Amino acid sequence: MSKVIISPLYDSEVFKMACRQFDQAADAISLPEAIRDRTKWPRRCLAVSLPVKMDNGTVTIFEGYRVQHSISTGPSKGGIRFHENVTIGEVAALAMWMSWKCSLLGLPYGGAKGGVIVNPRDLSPNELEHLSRRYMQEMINFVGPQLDIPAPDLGTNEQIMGWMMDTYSNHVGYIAPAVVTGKPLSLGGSQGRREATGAGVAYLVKAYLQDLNIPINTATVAIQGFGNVGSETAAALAAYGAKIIAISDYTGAIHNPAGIDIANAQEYLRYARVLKDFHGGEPITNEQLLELDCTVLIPAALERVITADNAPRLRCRLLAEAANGPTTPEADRIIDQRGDIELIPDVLCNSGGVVVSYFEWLQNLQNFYWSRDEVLTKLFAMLDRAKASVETQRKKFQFNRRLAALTLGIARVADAKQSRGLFP
Ligand SMILES: NC(=O)C1=CN([C@@H]2O[C@H](COP(=O)(O)OP(=O)(O)OC[C@H]3O[C@@H](n4cnc5c(N)ncnc54)[C@H](OP(=O)(O)O)[C@@H]3O)[C@@H](O)[C@H]2O)C=CC1
Ligand SMILES: O=C(O)CCC(=O)C(=O)O
Repeated sequence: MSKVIISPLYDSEVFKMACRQFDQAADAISLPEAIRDRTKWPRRCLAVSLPVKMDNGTVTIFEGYRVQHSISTGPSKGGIRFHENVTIGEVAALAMWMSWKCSLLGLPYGGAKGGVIVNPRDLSPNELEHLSRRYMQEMINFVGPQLDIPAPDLGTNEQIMGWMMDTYSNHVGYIAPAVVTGKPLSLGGSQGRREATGAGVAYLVKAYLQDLNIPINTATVAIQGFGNVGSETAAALAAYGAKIIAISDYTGAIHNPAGIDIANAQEYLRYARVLKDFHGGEPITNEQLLELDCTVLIPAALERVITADNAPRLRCRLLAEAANGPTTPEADRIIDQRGDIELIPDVLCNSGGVVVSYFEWLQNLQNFYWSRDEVLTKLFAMLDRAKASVETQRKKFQFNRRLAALTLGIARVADAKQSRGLFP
């Protein structure tokens, strides 16, 4: 039996949650002890200090991380988060989920994630650029097109990926677009990447509503988080004919049972930057949004928002996890016992982003670019395959949908590790 020494580094609720999910899945497929530990623990992590000269001439030191959870099946892949509550444990949990997600979708990647403790709203554009470039500078020896390929996540965007790609390219001496994905189109970004995560969430919601015999034009939808993922999900679902009755950002939520004009909300956000004071409906809290009577509830912001406390009061038919890790294991148990809510687990639900990142990487390596239609057609085909595999696994073993998705993802990573062998 292998001996595991758990680093206190990772000691956080969200990392414990990812470990509990892993343990349940590993038990369900009787994963042998020795391979279990190798599969579970992050391969390596890097913590860096990032000195940034602020506009007022002072220097602020930010703290950043990159955790590479698995590199057994290919270079590691995953976004970079800029948020004031980032911890290394959270980044490690997110990296672990990336491993299972890439594996479930059959992508030739391991999982990684990065983070910086910062509220990007507090920085000027100049300060944000310096921080982004400094982060990449510190990562130069640890990332690369065949090593680890970052992408956007919460608090980061195309522009930040552009700066990071430029910093890496200047270092190696030639343009290296495949080092990051989610870049601007002019720097080798892929058609469809900006909307990919939301488009994928909406596509899967439509498919699961169809399985439930609920016409999409009768569905009402509440979405927590109106950033890249939340707003693109809302726009795609509205285009399918669903009624979006609530949206939110960190300043609060807006509820309108008659339906919110999503294009209007997106336009409002472009100049106001926050939804507060948007006149598309009545203001409510983020907590109230989660308990609204709706067909589809979509958490698209942070982890651990659906808990043992509010799970008994959810009033949705479908819970689509656009965010990573929005549902705690205690809430999962309650939802299972209730039996009236279908759940699309995060590793499947939000996988559209990394799938199109994979397409972007392929296009960069080949220097041959695809149309938006080609990208979306290929994306939806991959989501169909992943959904079908999850449903087969669920029925075969009588698992809930999270367990089905996680066991598929974990088993493939463990199998690859076993096949590569264990060197002394
Ligand atoms: N970007 C991607 O391609 C992918 C992202 N994800 C996951 O999707 C989720 C959202 O990411 P993304 O859309 O990229 O991030 P963004 O930064 O673009 O948007 C995040 C949204 O969540 C809101 N938010 C932040 N804190 C809170 C809070 N406490 N309560 C309610 N809303 C809050 C933000 O509000 P405000 O703008 O006012 O701060 C913003 O509307 C994350 O869990 C991420 O890991 C998953 C797969 C891919
Ligand atoms: O696009 C990517 O590479 C990763 C996206 C991501 O961070 C995620 O799926 O959580």
